[in-house]
Order: sequence, then structure tokens, then C-alpha cells
Amino acid sequence: MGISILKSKISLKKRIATAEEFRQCKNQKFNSCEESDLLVVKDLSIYYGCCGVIQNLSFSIKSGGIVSIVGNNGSGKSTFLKTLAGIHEHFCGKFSWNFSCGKNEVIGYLPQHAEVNRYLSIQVQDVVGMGVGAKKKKCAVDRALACLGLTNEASRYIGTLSGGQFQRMLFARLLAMDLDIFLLDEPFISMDETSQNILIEQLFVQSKNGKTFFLAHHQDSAISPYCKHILKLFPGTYCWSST
Ligand SMILES: Nc1ncnc2c1ncn2[C@@H]1O[C@H](COP(=O)(O)OP(=O)(O)OP(=O)(O)O)[C@@H](O)[C@H]1O
Repeated sequence: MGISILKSKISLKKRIATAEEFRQCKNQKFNSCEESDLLVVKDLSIYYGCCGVIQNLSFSIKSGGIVSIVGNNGSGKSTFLKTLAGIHEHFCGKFSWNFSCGKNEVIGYLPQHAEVNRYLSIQVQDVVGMGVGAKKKKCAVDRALACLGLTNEASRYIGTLSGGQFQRMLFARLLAMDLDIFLLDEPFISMDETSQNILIEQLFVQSKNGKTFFLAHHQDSAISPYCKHILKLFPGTYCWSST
């Protein structure tokens, strides 16, 4: 079992969204690949051993936008993201990514507890540039750092960052890779309001430009008004809604 790929010839229609747009408008139409679904989930049940975590989940989405995944502790948010990432393979039913709806087939995954040794003598800019080819590196890293408000932190050693700055650095690393699909597991952990707002603004702007984010978080998060779809997980069931 694993991730299957649907073929399609549809291309993304891109437009540039701005931070100003984020502030002024949260109900505008989202940019999307209009004729084909980016992800189809059908009768998906996910297990640890014989213990079911998620049962008979079905939905489909087009590209572009933020999918909010909420639920109590232990409801299966992380497990669902791990399954979509191809890390957890104990499931039945199916899900299919239509990668040709976007331009990059690599999925960015930010786990809830990233296993990064903070005591390595490595600078922020080096971490952010890790997944980028040499030619594009400087430009991509500078842009990602600026997006996350980390330009002044570029040459700091990662062990000196605060928890919130560290989280933003990990997201900047994914942004620098110019991916189209992101799975973010509680990215607001350790973030104060300022850091959260920087990240929320980026998620919104990037989603309006055709990127798709799956975001596990707590229900009262400030990101909620900017989400295109909401998946609420309950024991043995779920609720899917779209704005
Ligand atoms: N490796 C594992 N082996 C067995 N059971 C697990 C494993 N990881 C998680 N679980 C169980 O699966 C269920 C879902 O866990 P998961 O971490 O996906 O929930 P969550 O919604 O992300 O929780 P939280 O909000 O606390 O992060 C929980 O009952 C948990 O105990």
C-alpha cells in the first residue's frame, strides 16, 4: 500500500497574493487547479496494530488552500498526516495524490517533534538551504528567511534560537524548497502571538498562490478563519466541512 498518483494534464493558474491582501480579505476565492482533485481520500481507515485510529474517512480537495485538521489529543491528527506523508502504512481504503496538479512531487512534512540536534554548530541559513540546489540556494534562502521574519537571524547558530524562531526556521526550510504540498503537524507549538501571525500570514499568502497546506492544530487557533476546509476528528468518526 502507498501513495498512488493520478495522471492529468491540468496546470496551475498562478497569481501573486500579497500580505496586504491577507490583511484586507479573508473570504476571496482561492486559486485552484479547477478540473482535477489534488487529493482523493476514500474509505480510509488507519490502524496501530488492530486498534483503529481513523475510520472510513472520505473527502477530496483541489489544490490551493489550507486544510485544517483538528481534534482532541489522541484523535489521530498526527497519524493522519504521517499516513498522507507515506510514513505510516498501516491502513485500508485508499488515498491518491494528483501530483500533476502542481509542479513539485515532493511533499513537505513538518513533524510535531522535529528531531533536529539543536547543539550542532550550524547556522540558520545553512539549515534553511539544506534541500535547495546550489544555483538557487542564496536566492531561495534569502526569500524564505524574509518571509518568516528571520533575515536578521540568518547567521546565528541554531542552538541560540528561541523555540518559536526555531519552528519558523523549520518552516522556512520547507518554503525554500519551493514545494506545492505541505503537511504541518502543530507548527504553532512554542510560538508567541507575533511568531504565529508571521506564520499564518505566510500560510495564507502561499495558499492563495496555489500551495496546499494540511495543518494539524488546536481548534481555537487563529489560523481557523483562513482555512478552506476543516476536518474534525472524533473517536470513530469525523466531520468534514468546506468554506
Ligand atoms: N506508535 C504508536 N503505536 C501505537 N499507538 C499509537 C502510536 N502513535 C500514536 N498512537 C495512538 O494513536 C492515537 C492517535 O495518536 P495521534 O498522535 O495521531 O493523535 P493526535 O491527534 O495527533 O494527538 P495530539 O493532539 O496529542 O498530538 C492515540 O490513541 C495514540 O495513543
